[in-house]
Amino acid sequence: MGLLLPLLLALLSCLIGGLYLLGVFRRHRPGEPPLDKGLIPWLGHVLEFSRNAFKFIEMKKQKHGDVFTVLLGGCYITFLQDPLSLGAFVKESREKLDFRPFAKQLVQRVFGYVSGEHDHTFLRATSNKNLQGEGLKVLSQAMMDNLQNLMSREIGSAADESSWKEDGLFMYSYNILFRASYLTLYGNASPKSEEGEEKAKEKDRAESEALFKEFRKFDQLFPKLAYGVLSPRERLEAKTLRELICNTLSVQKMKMKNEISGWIWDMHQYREENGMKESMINRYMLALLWASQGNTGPASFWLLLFLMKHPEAMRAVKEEIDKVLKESGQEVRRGGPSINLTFEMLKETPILDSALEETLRLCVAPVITRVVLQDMTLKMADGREYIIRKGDRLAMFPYSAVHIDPEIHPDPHSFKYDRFLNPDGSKKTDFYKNGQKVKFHSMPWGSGVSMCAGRFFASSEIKQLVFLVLAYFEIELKNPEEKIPEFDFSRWGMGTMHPNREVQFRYRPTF
Ligand code: HEM
Repeated sequence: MGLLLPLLLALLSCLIGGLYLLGVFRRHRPGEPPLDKGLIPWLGHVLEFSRNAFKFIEMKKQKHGDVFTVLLGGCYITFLQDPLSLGAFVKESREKLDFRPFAKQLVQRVFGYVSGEHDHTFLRATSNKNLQGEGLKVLSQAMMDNLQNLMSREIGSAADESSWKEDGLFMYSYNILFRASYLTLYGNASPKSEEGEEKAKEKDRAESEALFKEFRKFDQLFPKLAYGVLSPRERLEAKTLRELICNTLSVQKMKMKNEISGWIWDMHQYREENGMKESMINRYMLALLWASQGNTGPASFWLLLFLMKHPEAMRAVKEEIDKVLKESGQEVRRGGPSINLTFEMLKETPILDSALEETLRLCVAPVITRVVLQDMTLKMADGREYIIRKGDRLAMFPYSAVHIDPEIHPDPHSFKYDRFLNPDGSKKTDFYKNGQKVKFHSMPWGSGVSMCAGRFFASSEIKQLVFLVLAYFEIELKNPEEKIPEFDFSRWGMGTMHPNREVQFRYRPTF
């Protein structure tokens, strides 16, 4: 008896502790947003959410209004879906809302990388230095060279016969952009001698192709990996792929490369100098590969597809490209030099810029998340206030809150290439709801402290690819009646959406 009581008490406290962790005791308190825990302890709604986050959020919004708290895999997440109140999220101080603990957990779960204390500060600093301004100029030139290398054969062979070539548009766009951008950031094979230059280029083509194949398999597992809902078989597959890709990106191999970008080099040096193990640095290299390559290729697919589906948009963009080419004194002709698309020329394309922004509005759908570091009051634009608990998360899903709000963007599901242009041709930034200006009218890059660090480079590379494709080739859908495919719904919340099927297109030289 003497031992039994303490044992029973210990068991009881374990049970209560367990139930507490499962969220069984959490109750809605006055002043808090509506609470929706779902029926499964701890997991809450995570399975439903990971199947189709957009549908889930829309349903909960209809039921609870534009602010509500749900339980997702052990986390209480409050969604803020009022487009006029997003400033309260974006501008809140880091003492209250922090992105870093969430990012730390995500990169550990997906890439096995354990973050250091100053990782995020360093990432922002090196990204500002290397992915903007002068750094971006250097990257753009390298990107141009790599794109020309990957496209050169096609341009060459297509020029021989002016017949149509056929391909899947998603794989075509994703493949070329991934490979050119990977080579630009992670470096090229180094030529051993003068005549080795062609060999090095060939090595770049082959190595980037092999990496793309592995990356695509990893990329397909990514949503389940991020939500932590992989089956044991998939978990094993993800681990194998991770090791394979890390091996290709390894520090050892990188040191044998030429022209590694400052972005990757600085990130690597910083960790090496801080005594991080090589295997851990390799995992970070994979995280950077995903951040830099997971969204851009799919976005270029959608842009090319929308242009093919909207002849008036295609005409306007092509006219702009022809004008920019002509003003630079270049023309595309059989046997002539390849196009030298400079950084300055890319600044002269407001129509292409608007078409790209419209594409991102329609097809990029991240969930932006912060960890709540202290109890706080969420102040809405219309005066409502909500108490948010320390330890919870605050999130927003701009795609449904803003991108497809018909008041902010009339006819929101249609592609309008000039939606982001004023009548005088300048960039349009004024959008309204209920007569009030909407500051965050499109958020494909996220916002605030965690806003995409590579957004200028991303826009520039997509524009480079589209510019070159349209300058060199005439392109059209194999089936002119082809419908725009639906999204792969498992990717809501991840960034650029993927189509749920491939779209065939054909191309032939314009010269
Ligand atoms: C169309 C292409 C791209 C899209 C739509 C996109 C979108 C995003 C989004 C939504 C975030 C998260 C923002 C948040 O949680 O608040 C993000 C973060 C990030 N992106 Fe991009 N991205 C793209 C391309 C790129 C490229 C090309 C690079 C690098 C070369 C890059 C580097 C990063 C990095 C490093 C972060 C983490 C920022 C941080 O932790 O502070 N992205 N991106």
